Amino acid sequence: MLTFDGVVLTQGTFRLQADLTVAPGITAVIGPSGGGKSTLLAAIAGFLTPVTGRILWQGDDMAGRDPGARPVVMLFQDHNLFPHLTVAQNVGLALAPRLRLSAGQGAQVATALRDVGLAGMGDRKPGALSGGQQGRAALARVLLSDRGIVLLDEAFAALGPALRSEMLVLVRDRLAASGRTVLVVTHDPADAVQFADHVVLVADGVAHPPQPTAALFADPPPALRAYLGA
Ligand SMILES: Nc1ncnc2c1ncn2[C@@H]1O[C@H](COP(=O)(O)OP(=O)(O)OP(=O)(O)O)[C@@H](O)[C@H]1O
Repeated sequence: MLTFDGVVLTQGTFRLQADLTVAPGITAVIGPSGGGKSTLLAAIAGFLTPVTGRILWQGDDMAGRDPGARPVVMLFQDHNLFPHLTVAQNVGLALAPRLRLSAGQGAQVATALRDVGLAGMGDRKPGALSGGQQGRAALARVLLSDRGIVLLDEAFAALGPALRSEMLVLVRDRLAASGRTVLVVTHDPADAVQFADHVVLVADGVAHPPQPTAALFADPPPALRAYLGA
């Protein structure tokens, strides 16, 4: 379980409060632009230190742990790949940070690339892939990582609807199904309805506790109604 215990986060004059627990599975993070969704993820990843409160993973306070030492893997919309490494090397970083892959690990990389629709493209540099293909290569790396918390901050926004759905199916079947805690920032409520077990609404300075998706959208509270324009 991932728990925010009386957490207050600030960025300049912006202030966000969070008192909530996220269960394994897919949790969508939705809310208005500038509402604090990325701020919430940055705190989990360790890029932002809470002003007060604690962020706990499996009961342990993560305070003081550098981003690289946290059980977290994060995908942004851009800048997920090292440009000087091949696509296969980028994906292989999940298994061997020094890039000395065994034959078995090389095969795992090839399988992950095939799973995201990039079979045979492992020898290319990221610059020779489209934006959507780069996003898929980054997802292949996440599929091979063993970190318990996966943060996707509009990671698939560059993809068209069909490809985005395909990637979210992979996230659901390969990451959530194996018990990982996946937080997905999305601007599309349809993504939340289709893929998320729970939804965290971030609005008006508060990250609200996760609610089951179907129940939340069936009877939206005022802040969600305002966000949806309903
Ligand atoms: N480095 C910073 N210094 C000052 N204020 C910041 C900084 N980074 C973010 N903010 C402010 O914090 C607030 C929350 O930003 P955040 O990026 O978390 O929102 P968001 O919900 O992810 O937005 P979007 O959907 O537009 O990506 C915004 O008002 C933003 O202007």
